[in-house]
Amino acid sequence: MDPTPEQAEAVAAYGDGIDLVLQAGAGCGKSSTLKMIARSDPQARMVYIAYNRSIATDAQKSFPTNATCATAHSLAFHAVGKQYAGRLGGPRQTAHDAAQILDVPRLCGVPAGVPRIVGDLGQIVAMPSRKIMRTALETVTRFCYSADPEITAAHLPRRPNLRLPKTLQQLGELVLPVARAAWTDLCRPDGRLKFQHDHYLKLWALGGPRLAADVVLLDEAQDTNDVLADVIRRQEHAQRIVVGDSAQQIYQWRGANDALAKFTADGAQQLTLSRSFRFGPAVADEANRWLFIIDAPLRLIGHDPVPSVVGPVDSPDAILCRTNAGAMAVVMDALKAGRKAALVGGGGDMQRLARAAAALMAGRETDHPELAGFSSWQQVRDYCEQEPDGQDLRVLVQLVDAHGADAIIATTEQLAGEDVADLVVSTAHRSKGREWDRVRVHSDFRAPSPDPKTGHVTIRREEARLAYVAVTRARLALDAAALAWVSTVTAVTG
Ligand SMILES: Nc1ncnc2c1ncn2[C@@H]1O[C@H](COP(=O)(O)OP(=O)(O)OP(=O)(O)O)[C@@H](O)[C@H]1O
Repeated sequence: MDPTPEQAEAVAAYGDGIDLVLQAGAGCGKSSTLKMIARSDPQARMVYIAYNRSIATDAQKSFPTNATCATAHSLAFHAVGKQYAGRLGGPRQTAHDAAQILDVPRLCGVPAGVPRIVGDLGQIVAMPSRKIMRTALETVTRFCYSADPEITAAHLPRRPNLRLPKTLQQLGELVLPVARAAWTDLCRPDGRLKFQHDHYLKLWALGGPRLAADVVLLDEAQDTNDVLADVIRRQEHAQRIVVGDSAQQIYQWRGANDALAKFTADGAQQLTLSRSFRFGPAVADEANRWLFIIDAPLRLIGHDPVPSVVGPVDSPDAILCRTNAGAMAVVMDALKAGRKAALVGGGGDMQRLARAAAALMAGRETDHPELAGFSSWQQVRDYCEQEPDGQDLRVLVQLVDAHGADAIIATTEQLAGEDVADLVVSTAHRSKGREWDRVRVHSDFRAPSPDPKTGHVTIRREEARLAYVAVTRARLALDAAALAWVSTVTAVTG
């Protein structure tokens, strides 16, 4: 394969020995380029850090032997995590079990009765031990994703109805002592709480590891947790090549950050790969409308030999949705029409949400992160009506109110595997890194409303990036009618 001029430039820049940031558009041959770099210098010891295990395993087969391909977790496991191997893979532990192990009422200083806090909208939200424990464990996870040395209020999760400073203050008083006690337990090889892979990753990072490599390649760097970005930043003995597509950053809400931007700010040289081998010019044009909106440093050039079309797609291979609830509604319609539908990532997320909704409807508390900020289903409904940021929850409320939680749970049990499905349904988030021949974007990518005073149509940057991810999953045919409102957008925030 002859390198494109951009790929040749990247290999040459590597040869100059400087840190590089490679902005690679969707399907633009970034893996091929990294292999070209690795082959160009067989004496250099390289570590390629992949986003997940299957990518690392595939890469190890196709990269030259001077490159070790691994996930950050596998590097951390070999260095630190194996001491905790006995604690990994133990039996399931509910938040209730964990709360008993730590004696949550004692830690919170509320030994009798159920503590209550006042939610963002002034509603009283009960905080039983199980809910406090689950929130504390999420706090620990967010701490593990950060580059911070200790747990603070900054690591409290931001959840619907539990976002405002005055709410977080009350939440922190209950949750932070428990989160700190949980972390103390997790640091001990003989602790009792359920030990997870992110815990040894953090312990590894806190130890200041030095990677035995001349070159460190970080992939999918647009969504890197600070814990890993900081480890890579500290590998000053190595040449660092950070690769990804800033326009595909979609996990900021989960605490990930764009390491490409960080390394560019630190002075690394930025190069781009803009020729997409995945799709032809018609899809590239559609993608470029979003790249323009978010002011990205690159515009895609479609691959002429791929005859992509943009227009109505009657029988798509994949339907990509904005929300879990939107994806569920599509699956329900498909099953009713007698089709075999698969849901990328399975039905677990939706099943848990539906069970949490059913609990609230039955007057019980739930510790599900999305709904833990409420003590009744009516509170959720009120929140969606009053809170402009409640749009994702609104789709869930509509789905549950229209079909009932039981029907949703039953549907998740009828899902087909992707290998036998005649339709794949995915959220745009879960479609990351995937591609299909014929793709339709679902109508739950809603048009933002114009500002009544200025007439400006403003979209959040992360929403625009998600739309970009969705349209760039298509190879041959793209139905993006649900995003026709792109031409009305006049401003971007965030
Ligand atoms: N210079 C080239 N000439 C011809 N084909 C190329 C070239 N570079 C990459 N390709 C082809 O483009 C396709 C995508 O390449 P690759 O898998 O490297 O892309 P990627 O950017 O890593 O993909 P993704 O967007 O899924 O992360 C592959 O089929 C690869 O063989």
